[in-house]
Amino acid sequence: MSLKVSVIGTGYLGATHAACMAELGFEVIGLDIDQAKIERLAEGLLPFHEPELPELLRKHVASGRLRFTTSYAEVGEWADVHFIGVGTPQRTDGQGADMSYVDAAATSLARHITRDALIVGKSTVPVGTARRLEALLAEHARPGVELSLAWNPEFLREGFAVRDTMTPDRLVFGIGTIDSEAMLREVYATALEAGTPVVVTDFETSELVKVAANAFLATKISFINAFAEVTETVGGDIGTLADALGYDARIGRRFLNAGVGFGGGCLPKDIRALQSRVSELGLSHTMGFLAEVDEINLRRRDRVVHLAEAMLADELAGAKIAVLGVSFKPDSDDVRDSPALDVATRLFNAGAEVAVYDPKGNANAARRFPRLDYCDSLYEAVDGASLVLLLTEWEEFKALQPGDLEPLVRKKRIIDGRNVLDHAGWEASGWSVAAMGRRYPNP
Ligand SMILES: NC(=O)c1ccc[n+]([C@@H]2O[C@H](COP(=O)([O-])OP(=O)(O)OC[C@H]3O[C@@H](n4cnc5c(N)ncnc54)[C@H](O)[C@@H]3O)[C@@H](O)[C@H]2O)c1
Ligand SMILES: O=c1ccn([C@@H]2O[C@H](COP(=O)(O)OP(=O)(O)O[C@H]3O[C@H](CO)[C@@H](O)[C@H](O)[C@H]3O)[C@@H](O)[C@H]2O)c(=O)[nH]1
Repeated sequence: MSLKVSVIGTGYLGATHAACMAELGFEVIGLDIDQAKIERLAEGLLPFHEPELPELLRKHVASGRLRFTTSYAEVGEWADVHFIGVGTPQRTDGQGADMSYVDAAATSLARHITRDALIVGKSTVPVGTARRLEALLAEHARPGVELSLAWNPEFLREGFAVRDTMTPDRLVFGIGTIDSEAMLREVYATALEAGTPVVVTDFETSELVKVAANAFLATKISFINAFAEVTETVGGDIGTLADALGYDARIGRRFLNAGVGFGGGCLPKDIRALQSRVSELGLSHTMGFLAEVDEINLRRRDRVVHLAEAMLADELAGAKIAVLGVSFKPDSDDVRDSPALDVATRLFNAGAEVAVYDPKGNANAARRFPRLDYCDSLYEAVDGASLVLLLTEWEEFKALQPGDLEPLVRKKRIIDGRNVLDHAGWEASGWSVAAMGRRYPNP
């Protein structure tokens, strides 16, 4: 008989995982403490934007294979395997991860599970967490119930979440005191049969793989952005530099796009949590470079603000600035630690009138920062603007031509924060163009 699966936490990770587990043929219950979110999901409605996921959700809610609940008692007596995918955000009082949601989820599961079951951690956690949770589960388990724990970090990217879950680059199984490899292989049989590499290892390695991957990706982005700072002074073309580097197969071209930098609910908080964790372990010297990675990244946002100030000079107060893109990356409505939203709010605080348009991110941004002027279209945002900022590379922005904006803008000035436009072409049309890794003014 097919395994019954529960997924605890139905945010970006958990909702995707639950729908994909249903697509793989399992019966699934998604659980969250957010009643409103669960009500929406139970109607087959996704509370966030993620390509391909609405269709999967609708299909499996309609078939009854995927259900949603807020009741730990319901999943505790029903599922064979419980995935934990709750949030591990940056603590408000420091750099480390807030583990209260993971701890609460594990404790609630242990108290409500009525028969032997496997609990699988998917959240991104500081090394040592799984070992600690094993003890927590044993402490709160019902008498006679054996709970095994495995760690199975998730590597999906927002915008590609379904594809990354259905066909992952690799699977990592961190195995604890009770051997759970066979059950994990059953859960992931489809991917394994398709040849997905699997790394079976201990808890510590599995936890570290995840944060090491994100630290590496963040470092790669800041590496190219550090060179962007150099070309901004000496000249040179940062895109060509990245292309030339990328031809070296040992380096590779991906994650070498200079721009306004990385944001989102993962890379920034994960490099900070890693520094915090190694510091607790007395090893802060090992990850000191990540402080630089973070600083280089944040300086990119300063650069865009300074460019806007330079381009508008004494006109900034009261000038209309159009900000195109507010989500942290295209194909997502996620504005957590979004470089675009950060820049937009800083320019607003400096006295500009900021008009924002994002194909999907406006509502989330408006909840966090309601005072910006959120527009229904790109054309409404740029109408009367003295400066246009392109900060998230949605396809519709990449396709822009100078003639699309010229009838509307007050001044032909643009900052390409993602280096996706043909700068020479825009300049030939009379635009003043600033971009990342490029001297401004361009001699
Ligand atoms: N978003 C991604 O692309 C991604 C990818 C890989 C890993 N991760 C990791 O996955 C974890 C979740 O990230 P996310 O982006 O999905 O976060 P999220 O904030 O979108 O979702 C977390 C969900 O957990 C719920 N929750 C909190 N406490 C709970 C509890 N005690 N019981 C049940 N539900 C509870 C929240 O209500 C929320 O819906 C994090 O550790 C993150 O680092 C995220
Ligand atoms: O060359 C690049 C590539 C990305 N970015 C920015 O980096 C951020 C993160 O992008 P990406 O990694 O694609 O998005 P996430 O959905 O945050 O995914 C990361 O974080 C997830 C959560 O841990 C992991 O599962 C993924 O493997 C990891 O890529 C975004 O702001 C991008 O704009 C750049 O500035 N330059």
